[in-house]
Amino acid sequence: MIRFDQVVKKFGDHVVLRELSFTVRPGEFVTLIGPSGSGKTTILRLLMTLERVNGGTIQVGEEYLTHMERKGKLVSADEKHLRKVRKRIGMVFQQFNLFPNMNVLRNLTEAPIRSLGLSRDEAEVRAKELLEMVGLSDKIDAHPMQLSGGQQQRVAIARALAMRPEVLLLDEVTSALDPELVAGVLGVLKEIASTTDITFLCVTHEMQFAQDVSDRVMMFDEGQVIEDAPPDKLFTNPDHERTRSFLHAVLDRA
Ligand SMILES: Nc1ncnc2c1ncn2[C@@H]1O[C@H](COP(=O)(O)OP(=O)(O)OP(=O)(O)O)[C@@H](O)[C@H]1O
Repeated sequence: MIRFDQVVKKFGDHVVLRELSFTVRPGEFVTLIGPSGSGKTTILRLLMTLERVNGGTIQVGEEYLTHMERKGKLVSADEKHLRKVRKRIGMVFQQFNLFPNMNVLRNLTEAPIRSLGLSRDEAEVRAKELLEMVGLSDKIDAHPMQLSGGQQQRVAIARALAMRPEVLLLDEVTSALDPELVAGVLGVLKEIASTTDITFLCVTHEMQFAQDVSDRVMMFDEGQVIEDAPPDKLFTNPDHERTRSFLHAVLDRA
């Protein structure tokens, strides 16, 4: 569903991704772990087309995100092509980024009406189903400011799902939350991962969550995936010393 092939990303002289290659299969939940500043968010930003590659290709499903076919040749993607592929991908951020001046219902219906062309009635039916799924049916008329961080993040998850993404990117979705609110958000994500066929690519420092929900965990360092294994293997018996020392450091901090 997602394929990075020899992707290079630089900021000035700083090479963040060094010919990075990996794949995520349809319906898989894959978690990226690795040291701060190693480029995990950059991978998600490339998929969101917030950044452009300096080399290599990215595919989402059967389509290239970075390129498009013209007269049998691959050429750089134009804005229209990027927008089309980008619609298949949703993202939930650390900061919930809800529209502050809209109530919860409108936060969920605005984009489906504008971008997917749904009628208001259709969008509202879908929004209500999603609010039930994230346990917030009673907050439909609330404004974001009236909700806890955990509730806002659950609205943000429902809002991403309202766009019917095939791929959902999660970037440190619990980092801005008080500890007692983390479990509720992670529980909702676990439920969605197990009941939908959405493909997930997740960046998190919540190792227990990564272990519970992931099909695979990729340890990322210095622009490369250095280890890629099911969570039981990676967390208990990693092959690489670098993975081992990273996990020790993270678990000592917890
Ligand atoms: N727009 C930018 N301009 C210049 N440098 C950038 C830009 N975005 C990211 N970087 C640099 O790229 C590197 C990778 O950043 P990135 O945010 O992807 O790391 P990360 O692994 O997600 O880190 P963290 O776990 O702390 O969020 C960092 O050194 C960062 O300073």
